[in-house]
Amino acid sequence: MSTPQLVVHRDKELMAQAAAARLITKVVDAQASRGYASVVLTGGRNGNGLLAALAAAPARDAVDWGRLDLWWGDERFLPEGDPERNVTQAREALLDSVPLDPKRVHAMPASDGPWGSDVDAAAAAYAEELARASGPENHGSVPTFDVLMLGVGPDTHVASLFPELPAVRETERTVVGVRGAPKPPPTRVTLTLPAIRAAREVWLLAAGEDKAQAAAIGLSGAGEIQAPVAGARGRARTLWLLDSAAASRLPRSLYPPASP
Ligand SMILES: O=C(O)[C@H](O)[C@@H](O)[C@H](O)[C@H](O)COP(=O)(O)O
Repeated sequence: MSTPQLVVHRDKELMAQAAAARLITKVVDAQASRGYASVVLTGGRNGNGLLAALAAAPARDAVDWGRLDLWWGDERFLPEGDPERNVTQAREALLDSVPLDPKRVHAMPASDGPWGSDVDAAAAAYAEELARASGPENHGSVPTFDVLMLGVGPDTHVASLFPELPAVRETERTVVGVRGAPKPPPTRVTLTLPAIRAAREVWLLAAGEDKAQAAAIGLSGAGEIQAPVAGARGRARTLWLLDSAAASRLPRSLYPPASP
């Protein structure tokens, strides 16, 4: 697993804009070399802030939107179209503004979909969708994601993997259902750490004072059960994208400022 690298930006707006520019370049390069790109989106304010910045980015349409596969790291298990669903918020922030191929947008199941309120069946169905999309080089479980983005919770959760709860302990399945999540809504579908660690690059988005303690814990060598963000590592790269407020409790030696 790759050692975390850090980039710290002046404030959350600049962090979102810089991360959006970074994502455009990553996707354009993947599409130039492989013909397509595969990205995992995250919910939350920082994740949606990045998507909104991407929608407004001058270079936005350097991306061939029709050859971009989109997946989610987690989803709130609510009815289709619920404003609290991550996919609903992603559509509002960006997806409805760009010409994606709908067959390549892989939203996680809703609670009024084919599996009804059975969150475990919904999670298993998404795991099968991932397996179908994976190639022989992926050992048949998940496709090779170019970038997997994760917002970081104040308690160090990523996706819907919360400290000490069963989902963060999962070592075999790639997608599981979550009940009793401390962050509402309580029922969710989430990738597990084995699925997250299949990504080439994992980007951790942390902006705001309320993330300073989580960043300090996550980068202090804490264990992944107590601090799930510590287990979110990419095969080739693990990149923390922070603003100064979220980096305020980190040892200064850990990072040079990217923007004064
Ligand atoms: O479904 C969710 O809520 C998210 O996927 C969750 O993991 C989020 O990314 C973090 O809680 C950070 O959220 P903020 O960026 O809003 O702090």
